[in-house]
Amino acid sequence: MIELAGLTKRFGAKTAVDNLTFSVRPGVVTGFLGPNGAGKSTTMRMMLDLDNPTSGTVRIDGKHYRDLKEPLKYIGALLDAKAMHGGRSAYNNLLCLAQSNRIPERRVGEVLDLVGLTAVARKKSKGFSLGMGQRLGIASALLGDPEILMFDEPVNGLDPEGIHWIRNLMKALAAEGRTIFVSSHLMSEMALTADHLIVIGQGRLLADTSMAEFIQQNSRSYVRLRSPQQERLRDMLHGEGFVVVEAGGGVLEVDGTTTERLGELAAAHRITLHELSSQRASLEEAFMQMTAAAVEYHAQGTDIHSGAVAAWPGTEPDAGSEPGSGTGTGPESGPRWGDSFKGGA
Ligand SMILES: Nc1ncnc2c1ncn2[C@@H]1O[C@H](COP(=O)(O)OP(=O)(O)OP(=O)(O)O)[C@@H](O)[C@H]1O
Repeated sequence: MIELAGLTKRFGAKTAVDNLTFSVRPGVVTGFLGPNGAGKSTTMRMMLDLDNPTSGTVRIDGKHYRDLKEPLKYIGALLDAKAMHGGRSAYNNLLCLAQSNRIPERRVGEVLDLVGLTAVARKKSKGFSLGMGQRLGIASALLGDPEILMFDEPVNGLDPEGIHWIRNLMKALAAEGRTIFVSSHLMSEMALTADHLIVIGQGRLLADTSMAEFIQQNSRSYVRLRSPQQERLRDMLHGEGFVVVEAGGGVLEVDGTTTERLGELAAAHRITLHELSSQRASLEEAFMQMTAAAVEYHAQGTDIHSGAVAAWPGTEPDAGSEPGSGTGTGPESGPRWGDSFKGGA
């Protein structure tokens, strides 16, 4: 368990982390989201005692990090994959860490095996690709077999097989009852990995909630219909009191109801349907909706509601999207910056 209470960090006039209070619980993967500059790295650095808070506290299993004896046995972290000593082999990098935390040498071989680096164990890490460096960083996090693991952008530089591997690793570690805290800009990946979300914007807590609840609360869900009798269908829906949006291509969209209700109504009125589907926004859309006003750097003239992830410098476009994504999240609905909700503990 990681517990933050009133955690605040100021750099001169800039408040990077603003009075954050939340807990990261064991047994689930908790995703840490926020636009560029939101304060994620600064928060993680303070969790590991690499930065001093201006005020507030972080407790790791009830203790301050600096009071942990052999901290690698409590908490392992991947913050910066390039933090390894480039002139040392992968094996020796891990051996030094192991020795300073009284971890037996055999564990070095085990974690190298676990991350798939056994074949290059004796190679100097400065020759490693970005993906190999990530794997070495993950090996160092796992070295002390800790109950708490923190990963900052762990899929950076990994190929699809590597991404799949780290996703399954994090899920397996959580299933063993460990506390897993992970940040990523890749929303499709986060949607597949995390059970719970902590979202921050401009250093402040915006959400502390389950993945499902976050998407539901921050996005529009609606039913999509197509019919060869479109006009009759539309008139019938109007007659039943529904607000109908004509989305083009013969598609009608109806909010605030279910596929069951509309399917029964269509059948009762003998209207043929070619499509009747429930649509839910993706995590990416929900995230953009919630953080719209908390994005520090907007690309000039970019409509951040259009789904253009590239509005955030340094953010990779989302490779995949979930079923039902890509439509209909309007700026007029849902909570805004500052309307934080903290449910679903
Ligand atoms: N050492 C520092 N001195 C001054 N300002 C800093 C320092 N470190 C971070 N900041 C500022 O604090 C804010 C939060 O930065 P941080 O790197 O924690 O954000 P982030 O959410 O990790 O961003 P990203 O997603 O881009 O990695 C930013 O405005 C950043 O410019």
